[in-house]
Amino acid sequence: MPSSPPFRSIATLLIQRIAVLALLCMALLGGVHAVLEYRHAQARFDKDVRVVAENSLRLLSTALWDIEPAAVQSQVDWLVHLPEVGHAHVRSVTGPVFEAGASGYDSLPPTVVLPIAAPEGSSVIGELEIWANTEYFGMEVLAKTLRVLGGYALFALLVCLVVAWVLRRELQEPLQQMARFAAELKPDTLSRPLTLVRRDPRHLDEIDFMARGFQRLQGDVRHHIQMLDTRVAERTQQLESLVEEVKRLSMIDALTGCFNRRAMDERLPAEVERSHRYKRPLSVVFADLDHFKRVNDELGHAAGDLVLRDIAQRYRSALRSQVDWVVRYGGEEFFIVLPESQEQEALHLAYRLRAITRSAPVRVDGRDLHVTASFGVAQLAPGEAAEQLMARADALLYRAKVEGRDCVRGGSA
Ligand SMILES: Nc1nc2c(ncn2[C@@H]2O[C@H](COP(=O)(O)OP(=O)(O)OP(=O)(O)O)[C@@H](O)[C@H]2O)c(=O)[nH]1
Repeated sequence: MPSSPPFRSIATLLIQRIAVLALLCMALLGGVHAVLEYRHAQARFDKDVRVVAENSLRLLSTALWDIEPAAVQSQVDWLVHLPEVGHAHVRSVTGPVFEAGASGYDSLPPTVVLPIAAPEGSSVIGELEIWANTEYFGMEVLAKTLRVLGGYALFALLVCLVVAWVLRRELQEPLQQMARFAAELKPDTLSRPLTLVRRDPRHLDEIDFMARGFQRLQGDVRHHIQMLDTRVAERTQQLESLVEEVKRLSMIDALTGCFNRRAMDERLPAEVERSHRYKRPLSVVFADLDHFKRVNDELGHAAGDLVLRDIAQRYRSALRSQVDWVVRYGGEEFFIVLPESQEQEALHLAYRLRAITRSAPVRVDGRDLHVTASFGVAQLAPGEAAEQLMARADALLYRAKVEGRDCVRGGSA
């Protein structure tokens, strides 16, 4: 069997995907925001530098006009002490140059260039150049950008946490409950109901519909199994009764309804055994219709069958029900077993059967047939086997035949 791929929770996957998506959105929005912020900061910074420069113009104008180099230099020094200013340069039209600040700005264009007018304002007496402090500006922009990105990151984290919490609560937990339930389901526990613990019972969602479908399926399967169980029980019962019937039929002679030889081979040894064990009497009667061949020869086989059925019915009616039993031993031979009977009682019965046989004719095709039978009667002797008992009864029957038929012969008769 191929090994199954590793387990991956749907909720975890969704959370991962949403986290990645949120991070991408955050990076994109944060980037756009950072660019806009940079531009805005640059514009504001330039404006601030310009304001600072303009504020210095009056003092510089006076100092240059009064030819006070120390005052000019002091103002230039003051300018570069401002964090926004990296380098400042004042050039007088008369030649002197005043500068302060970090080096390396010469190669860059100045941020602000302003003419210095004379105090009465009629002529230009110098020029002020200011370079913005790029390092300070960079730090400012970086701090702002980081603040913006941090805000977005925090927001993305919050969104992820909320989504994770909702997914875990609304998706993962119920799905896990259903998966656990399905994994533990066995044929004998199918009737155990699926109960989902949902946090918000006021609304239904797909999970509830899935659970309901599952419960319906469970009910259907349960019902189907019950139906199959009932059907199997019915069929088993039918089969058992059919087997019983087949067994019964296999022991019964189809023509007369008496037991057949097979039944006798099974039942007689048991009767003999019981009789010996409990020291109870047991007798048998061998009966044989006289000159039955003539019936067949003169009236046909069907008429013979009719006679056999009629006589068998008469014998069965004359016996104790549920105690005595009759076997059709051969063609026109009947073997009658009489439990709990002494030979005397068996002889008495044999005489009765003889009388019953001849008492009324059998009516065949409008003709009355007078039938007689001969009987051999024997009682089980101590320690005697079934075959010996039968042989003795058969011998007595033979005697009855030899001694004229239509008579009864017993052990002492
Ligand atoms: N109709 C019919 N006849 C059967 C059946 N089984 C055996 N028979 C006949 O029974 C007759 C038995 O004849 P025999 O054994 O000579 O005996 P019997 O004619 O009765 O003479 P005794 O017994 O000596 O009085 C035979 O004709 C068999 O064909 C059966 O099932 N149906």
